[in-house]
Amino acid sequence: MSASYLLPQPDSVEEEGARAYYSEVVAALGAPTVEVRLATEDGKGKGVFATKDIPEGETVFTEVPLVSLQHIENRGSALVCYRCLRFVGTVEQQIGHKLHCLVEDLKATSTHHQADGDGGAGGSGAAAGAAGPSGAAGAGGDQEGDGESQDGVDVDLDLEEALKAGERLEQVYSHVTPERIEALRSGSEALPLADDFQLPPPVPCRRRCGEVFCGEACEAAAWEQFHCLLCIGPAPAEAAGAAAGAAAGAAAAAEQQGAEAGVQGGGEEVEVLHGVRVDRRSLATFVEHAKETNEIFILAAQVLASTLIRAARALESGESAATTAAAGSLADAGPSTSPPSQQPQQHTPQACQAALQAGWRPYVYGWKRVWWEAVAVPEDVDSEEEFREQLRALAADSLELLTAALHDPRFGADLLTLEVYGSVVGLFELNNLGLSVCSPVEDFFLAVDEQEEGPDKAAVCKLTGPLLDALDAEYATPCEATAFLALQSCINHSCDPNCTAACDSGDRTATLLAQRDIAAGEEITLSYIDVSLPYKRRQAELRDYGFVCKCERCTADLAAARAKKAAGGGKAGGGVGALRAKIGKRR
Ligand SMILES: C[S@@+](CC[C@H](N)C(=O)[O-])C[C@H]1O[C@@H](n2cnc3c(N)ncnc32)[C@H](O)[C@@H]1O
Repeated sequence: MSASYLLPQPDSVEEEGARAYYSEVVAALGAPTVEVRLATEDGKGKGVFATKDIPEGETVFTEVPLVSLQHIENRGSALVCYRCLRFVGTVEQQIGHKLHCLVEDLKATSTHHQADGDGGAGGSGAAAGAAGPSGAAGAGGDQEGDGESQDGVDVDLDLEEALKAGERLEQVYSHVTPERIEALRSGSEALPLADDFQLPPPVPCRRRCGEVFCGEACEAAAWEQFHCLLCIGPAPAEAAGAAAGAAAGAAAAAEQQGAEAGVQGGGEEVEVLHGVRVDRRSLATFVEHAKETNEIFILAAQVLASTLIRAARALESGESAATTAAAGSLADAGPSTSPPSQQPQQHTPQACQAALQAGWRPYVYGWKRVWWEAVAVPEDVDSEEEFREQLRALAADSLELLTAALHDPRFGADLLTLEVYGSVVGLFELNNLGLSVCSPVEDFFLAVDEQEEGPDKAAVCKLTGPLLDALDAEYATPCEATAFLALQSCINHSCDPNCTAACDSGDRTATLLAQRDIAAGEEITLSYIDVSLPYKRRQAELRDYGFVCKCERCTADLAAARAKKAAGGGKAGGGVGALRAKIGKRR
């Protein structure tokens, strides 16, 4: 059972604290055009309201996410900063990366079936088992090669998919050789016009875990915020060796007290950072599991890791929840200026609780329910109870792997619980914004196309044309990510919204734009779904957010549908909506 102070029920949210928190968030964003009201008149919970007239086309506010994650399946399409989603490298490297991942993916899909087929009974999952484009573990829910397919339908589908992948692979190779792909990736082939699209060079994580950043500053900020506790790269050997002796005692003390200690050597990759005992090998297992089941577990781990770090800092500095800075500034805190204490210190349970409350503050007021209760049940599921129990068990497995990787004797018992973990995943389910950042590769090919017709353009196209043919639609795939934002997450849905969200390609900020004149006092609304859908499809998609929409448009549509039914017409829609709010395009 988790501590109730971390998960107050919406109706028991301490008003003064929530009000103060959102005032700070609004002030930190420099967004005096809006305010957060803790309860809307029509029972939707919190909402964001205009405090002055906002003309159509104006920016309502711009916000940096508290956490964000590029979708794993998108990683082969866009090489971006792990923290801020900025494209990195060069246009040539981006093209080489796309082609390399595309080819690897196609190879895996086309050969997977053969491997399964060799097994005889016919396993399923040529597609499901394909490695992610980044070479990450497959995202398959199917048990490949288990011979469960009785009727041969799966086998036929897999075979079809494998054949298609084989054909597409041939098509790619008819336009570009493996050597050219490697030359683009390594930067040894330069393309004309590409210099017009300057990107920051990629900076690898200090532990070479595979993640890249757009600069030292972003690398350091991510490390300070959460990555030091979640990086799967091993500690440097010299650090491990030097600290091995001292750490045996220090880590044991930190076990008790949670002080910063150092690295514990002896084969196991165990370190104590910010008083948290981190087992890198177990972390790798946690990450693999998340990639195979639900990538959102990785985002949830970022929330918990950043909370532990903020709580540790609050404990060190003696801060209480009441004196901690606003969420935005906390989330974006740069590298700490004061070195962490090496000395284990005694802290009372009350001090630990106050520190944890301070660390958890950016998430305490978010609209949440545990994941397995929050999600809508897919229509093809027979037993709702079993379905929800499966999700709960999956979250429990994931948390078990995470707690094997992160051990914190001060805060763990309250924070690293299934209820908190499930609530963080549920928070994302109910609130996250889908971010879409345009690719410089698309801009590059558009610039090539826009050149004046003539011999110069023909010469450029001779080089770039085969790449475009090989990439096909992939050339325009943007960076796709999911993000949680403190203020945006308070905005309610309307099927006729007055705002849209857009994502800037230069950084990871999301900007809210008025799409019509908004009067002072009016509620700010966004659409969580595709509003071009008919009434029943919209409602079906909104089931994922756990409510029935009663906006003016829905009320009118419902009345019209009832009238039609009374007159003898009408047909049901269906389908479960993806977890996605408004997708923005670059301004
Ligand atoms: C992203 S949150 C919006 C902020 C939320 N009202 C709060 O109190 O934090 C999404 C949740 O708000 C509520 N909500 C949003 N739009 C709604 C609408 N049009 N009708 C009813 N409830 C809505 C639903 O409970 C939904 O799961």
